Amino acid sequence: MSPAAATTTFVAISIAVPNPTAPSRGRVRLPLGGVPAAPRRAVASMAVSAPRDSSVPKVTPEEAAKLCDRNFGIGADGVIFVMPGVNGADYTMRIFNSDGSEPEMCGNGVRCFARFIAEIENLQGTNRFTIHTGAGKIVPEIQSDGQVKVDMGEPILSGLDIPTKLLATKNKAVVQAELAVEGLTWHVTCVSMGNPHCVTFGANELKVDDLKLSEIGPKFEHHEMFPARTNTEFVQVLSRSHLKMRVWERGAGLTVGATLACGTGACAVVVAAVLEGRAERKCVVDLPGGPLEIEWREDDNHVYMTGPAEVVFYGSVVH
Ligand SMILES: N[C@H](CCC[C@H](N)C(=O)O)C(=O)O
Repeated sequence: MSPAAATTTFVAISIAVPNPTAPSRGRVRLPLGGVPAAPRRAVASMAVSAPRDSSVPKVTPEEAAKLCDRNFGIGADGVIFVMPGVNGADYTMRIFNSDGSEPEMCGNGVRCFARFIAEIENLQGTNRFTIHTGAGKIVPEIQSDGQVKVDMGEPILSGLDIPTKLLATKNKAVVQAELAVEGLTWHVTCVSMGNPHCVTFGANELKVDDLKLSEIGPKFEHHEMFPARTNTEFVQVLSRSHLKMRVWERGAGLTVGATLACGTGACAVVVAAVLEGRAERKCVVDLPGGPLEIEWREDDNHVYMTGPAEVVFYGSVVH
């Protein structure tokens, strides 16, 4: 007799422009292991599950990986868990990447989290939340225009804390350090937003759309200089306040390929661009999934990210 199946509610929220053919708010029931019970198509960058009464995720990393599968699951870059707050925070957020690994933080995810809380939990009038994460306290606020503005905290620049084995090159930070990848020398700046990022502006005029991310991405992600692996951002400078990036995400690339957007990555990109003298502290960062506004404020050293988050459908998973 198989153990009684559990059901977990999820909400698929997209930070990218949702696929017009996606079911808007259609109910989707997915037996975890089997063929989807209903047609499912959406640019659902995050599926959000809400075990409000539990201080641990209600699906395992392996189940989360199945949920992220775009053929036999919901299809997402990661699964986020909304849990009761600790240390005085309103909520706690944990996330499993699509390979089942657990990162410290997710910028796009925290916008999805805020949308979930505000829209699904129907909190009247509350549009600013404190969220305990692996990167510390993060504060998203839903703006009157519907965009979500997030205080992402301070960037971490010390190599040991990123972590990277690359040596500091400028005021204890790893800025334009040389990194040999498959016989080619890249200049990289390393930044943590709670999770590790390796940012490169390439040699000469890098055209990010010409990159074969599935070939070069894993070589950065698994490079020996990054003991916890790394997210990698390839950046083109369009102006001193306009950047264009492509990202190969840790824990997502091999399962879902290059993702459409990365919020912590966009924050790391602006910090790196400022450290390298390439951009101002307030930039628009273009990603395949859409633009994000990023500001690394001088007065409090915090990075602020503003961008969309939209419910595309919700459902329950039998597992
Ligand atoms: N793959 C990332 C986690 C998701 C981050 C990204 N989706 C974002 O929006 O910040 C990591 O392993 O650090």
